[in-house]
Amino acid sequence: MSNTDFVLAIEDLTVSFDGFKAVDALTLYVDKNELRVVIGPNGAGKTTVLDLICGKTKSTSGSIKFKNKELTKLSEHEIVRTGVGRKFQTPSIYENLSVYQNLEVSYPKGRNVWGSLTFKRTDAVLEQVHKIAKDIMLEDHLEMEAALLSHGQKQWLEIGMLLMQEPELLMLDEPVAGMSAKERDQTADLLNRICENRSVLVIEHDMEFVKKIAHKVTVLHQGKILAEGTMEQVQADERVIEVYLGH
Ligand SMILES: Nc1ncnc2c1ncn2[C@@H]1O[C@H](COP(=O)(O)OP(=O)(O)OP(=O)(O)O)[C@@H](O)[C@H]1O
Repeated sequence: MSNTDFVLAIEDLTVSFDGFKAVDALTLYVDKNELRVVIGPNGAGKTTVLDLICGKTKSTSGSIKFKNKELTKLSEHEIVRTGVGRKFQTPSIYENLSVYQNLEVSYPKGRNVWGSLTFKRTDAVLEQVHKIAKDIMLEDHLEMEAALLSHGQKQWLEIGMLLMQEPELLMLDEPVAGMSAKERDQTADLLNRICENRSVLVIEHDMEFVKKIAHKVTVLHQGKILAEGTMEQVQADERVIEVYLGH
């Protein structure tokens, strides 16, 4: 199969920080509509991989192709415009705005001449906000001030803000950290829904959650891939048990 069939094709990617290779000749392919989870011990390089994809960190060598477009030479903004969305661990919602307004301001600027803060409430925006609010289970909270949402709901709102841009690749760093068991289950359902029309890349430590969402799991260790496959395959892998799961 040709590598051009993948949404995301990372090849031979390396980043050195003062000679220390946090990511070391990494090759990883993600399919269309795939939900991939990256696991591994602390310091394995998981967050650094997301930083490299979204352009926050520049690679030392290697290639990251998204829909066959090379990302390593692009700025963070240009990468967002190609259709890559990234959620960081701490939510960056507007606490004093309503759920509705948070979603509304996230509607892509390029689609309206007035820019995101001053555009008229077009039907398209309204429709998109309601669709996303339903996806993130906040359709009954549209008028609520974001500050009043639970921790889990704030995380969903931020996912919703990213979805407003309709990214073809969505990256999430530990999305269920600090969530209740019920919220974790609801987040699993949410991610299973949203990967129906995009690819999703998740970093996660909670194995029960990983089991519920992962199509495939990549295990990173010291900047390299230790194992890759279904959850069952990596769970049964002796090396994975030794460096990660057995702890
Ligand atoms: N900008 C940087 N400068 C120097 N070293 C860095 C930088 N970013 C990351 N590192 C180092 O690279 C290694 C990988 O870090 P990274 O945060 O990617 O690991 P991780 O797998 O996400 O770990 P965790 O599960 O703890 O979040 C660590 O040893 C870290 O200290």
